[in-house]
Amino acid sequence: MQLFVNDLTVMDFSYLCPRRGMVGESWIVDVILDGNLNDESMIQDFGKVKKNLKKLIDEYVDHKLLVPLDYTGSTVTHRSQDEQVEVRFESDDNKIIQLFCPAEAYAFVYAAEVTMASVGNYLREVIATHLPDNVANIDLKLRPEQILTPFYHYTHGLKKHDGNCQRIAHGHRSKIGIIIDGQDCLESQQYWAQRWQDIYIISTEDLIEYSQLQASGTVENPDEYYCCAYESSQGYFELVIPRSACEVIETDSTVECLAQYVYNEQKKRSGNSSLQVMAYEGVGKGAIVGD
Ligand SMILES: Nc1nc2c(c(=O)[nH]1)N=C([C@H](O)[C@H](O)COP(=O)(O)OP(=O)(O)OP(=O)(O)O)CN2
Repeated sequence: MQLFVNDLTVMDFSYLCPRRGMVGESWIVDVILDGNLNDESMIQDFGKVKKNLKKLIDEYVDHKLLVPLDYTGSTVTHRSQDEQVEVRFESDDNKIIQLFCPAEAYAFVYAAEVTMASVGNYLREVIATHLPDNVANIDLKLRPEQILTPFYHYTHGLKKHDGNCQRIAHGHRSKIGIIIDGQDCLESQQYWAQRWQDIYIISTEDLIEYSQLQASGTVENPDEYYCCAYESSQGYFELVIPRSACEVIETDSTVECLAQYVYNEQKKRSGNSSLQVMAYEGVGKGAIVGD
């Protein structure tokens, strides 16, 4: 017999891709449990399924950077004196992404690429060891939100957040609504989807000099990279990333600030028309700025 729970949770995370670099993602999780009935005549109480599985998914994937360990361009170095881990990633176009962060900021996937299948396998293996005896198997279906309008993928870190959003490389796949004079403006939505296709959003106050980096790795042309870092409650986070993959903004990158940023920039494009911006952060939530 099988038990299913659709829309169990949304995983918001980022991953390293040989072709796209750092990609922010939001995947919805559906699960199916295979098993026999327990003393309560249930495979497992829905309350427990939802609570336990969400906790494991949060612990192993949500708000982390997923690194494909079997990709030849991935190098991972664990610093012995503390929990800091250095990740160096060389993409197909020979650009480097380098991080130096607490171990809990990453998930290491034994695959050449991070895909729904490889992440599903990774999670299945983790969760399998936590299932009750009457449950023989679990199947996880990961899927993106069905979006019929333009969207972008962004990665960021919120150093002031006291939860896992402080991690410097977690992200989202997000719709963007631009309403001009009361009408959805497809051209403007496409413009933002293109501009922020696979973007890393940096706050100016997090920028540091190349010479200040604590990671041991180097890059050949430092002028082509942004370096950013901060200390927050989970520890020290540092990132080196190609400038071509970044947008630098003056504020934090909460979705409220991003909506305001898009509004201000869009105003320059759309002039005196009335404007409303609906910026999403992943699935089903976001901020609205308008006049
Ligand atoms: N008002 C705001 N609150 C939060 C913001 C924000 O921009 N404005 N941002 C974050 C984080 O960036 C985070 O990535 C949001 O992810 P979310 O999945 O909503 O966070 P949780 O894991 O706490 O929620 P779950 O439903 O448990 O996945 C946080 N807050």
